[in-house]
Amino acid sequence: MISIKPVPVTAVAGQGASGPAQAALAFLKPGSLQLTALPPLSLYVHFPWCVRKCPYCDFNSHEVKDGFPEQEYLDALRLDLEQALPLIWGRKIYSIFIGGGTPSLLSAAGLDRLLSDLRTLLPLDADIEITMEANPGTFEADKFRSYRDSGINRLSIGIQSFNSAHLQALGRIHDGGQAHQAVEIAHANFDNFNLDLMYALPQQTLEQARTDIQTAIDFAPPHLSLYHLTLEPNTLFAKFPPAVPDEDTSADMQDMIGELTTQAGYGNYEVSAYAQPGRRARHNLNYWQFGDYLGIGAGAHSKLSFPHRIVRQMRYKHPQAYLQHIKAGTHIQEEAEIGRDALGFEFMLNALRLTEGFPPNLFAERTGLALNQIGKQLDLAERKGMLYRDHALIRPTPLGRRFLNDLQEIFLSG
Ligand SMILES: C[S@@+](CC[C@H](N)C(=O)[O-])C[C@H]1O[C@@H](n2cnc3c(N)ncnc32)[C@H](O)[C@@H]1O
Ligand SMILES: C[S@@+](CC[C@H](N)C(=O)[O-])C[C@H]1O[C@@H](n2cnc3c(N)ncnc32)[C@H](O)[C@@H]1O
Ligand code: SF4
Repeated sequence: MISIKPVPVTAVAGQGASGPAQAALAFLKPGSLQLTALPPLSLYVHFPWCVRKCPYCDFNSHEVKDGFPEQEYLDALRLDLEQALPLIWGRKIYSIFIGGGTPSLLSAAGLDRLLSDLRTLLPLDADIEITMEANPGTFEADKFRSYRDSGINRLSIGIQSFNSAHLQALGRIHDGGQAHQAVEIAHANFDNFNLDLMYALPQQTLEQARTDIQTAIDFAPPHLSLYHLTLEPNTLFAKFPPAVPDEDTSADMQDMIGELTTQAGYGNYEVSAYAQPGRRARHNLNYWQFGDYLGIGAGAHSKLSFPHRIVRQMRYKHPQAYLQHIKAGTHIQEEAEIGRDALGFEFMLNALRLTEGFPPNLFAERTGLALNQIGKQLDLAERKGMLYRDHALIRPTPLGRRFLNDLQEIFLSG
């Protein structure tokens, strides 16, 4: 935990009368909240290109087509970070996540440059976790080794499935053999890595899902993210829905996942996250515990706390728009303070995803509000049997976890 120290205003002002420096000064003015300490601060770096757009994916990713402007984008990221520095002055970076899109399309030299820019500009925590997402089919063993040598210490591989027919139905560029190979290379080079898999895939049977999950477990990855495939609006799958397993089958898949992961010693610490002891994802945990994050790159989101307010930002999503705006310093498309009414809900939306819940004092620490601000909703959730609460913790009950959306909705009416 970082306690609030007076921000060196002269240093901020010394940045010149640029937008971000002025914003930093404005954010420091008295406001309606009183935070006693600032939360851990993570950095997210977005890479917005993929070889091909997957038909189920609603993340900010764009087909590369004729390649992507690597140097221009790396220049933009550096400029973006330099301009954001006044907002995070004096704070150490607790974790870094390089996500996408497909950041493993970056050349080894490009990634090395990015990491050395980050190290030059930011004070990093001694135990920092630096994750990078990688897609099977976009890397070779050599590139992996150089990512590690550049400072990446956690790899998150988008396996999705080991079954070639399902991978094809998902529009992926890799097959089952490449999925196996990717995990083997990761295993040989990284002590810490995560596998992303999805289940309830088009035409998938319970047995096929079991084989996929068991295959993943057999590699003994320190961390697994197992996502139920969702048909997101604005995707090809929403327009032309594939035949996916019915609700009963996907509930059976969920139960099977619970059994296999428990037997193998994984803790299901968040809805979709499973970790071996001591291997929870620092970066994601910080999001769920309503920590701070600065997001740089196209479409990246930030949530930043100041002594009297909490602010969200979003950068322009389309890579071209982002690149055009960055030089003028107008790359932030949306910026807003989170109002007192929304804060309680936003905290609970994240924290209720955690199986073990949270200590009651974390609410006040992260939102600057008293817990009785959401007292009525806590009572209602408890009466409905969806929430457990004692002096040491607040957590969802098994019923609350099963109907998480309904539980979260209770806190919407603040
Ligand atoms: C934004 S992707 C980036 C990782 C990488 N590009 C990849 O796809 O391999 C992060 C993860 O989100 C999950 N994901 C994406 N779309 C999803 C959807 N519609 N339903 C469930 N999970 C999804 C996938 O498991 C994916 O690995
Ligand atoms: C769905 S999660 C998958 C994480 C992975 N399962 C793990 O444990 O490392 C990661 C994705 O969320 C999105 N994401 C995360 N943080 C973000 C931020 N601050 N701004 C924009 N997108 C973000 C990115 O698309 C990223 O690829
Ligand atoms: S590779 Fe990953 S980020 Fe890219 S379109 Fe597919 S799921 Fe989305």
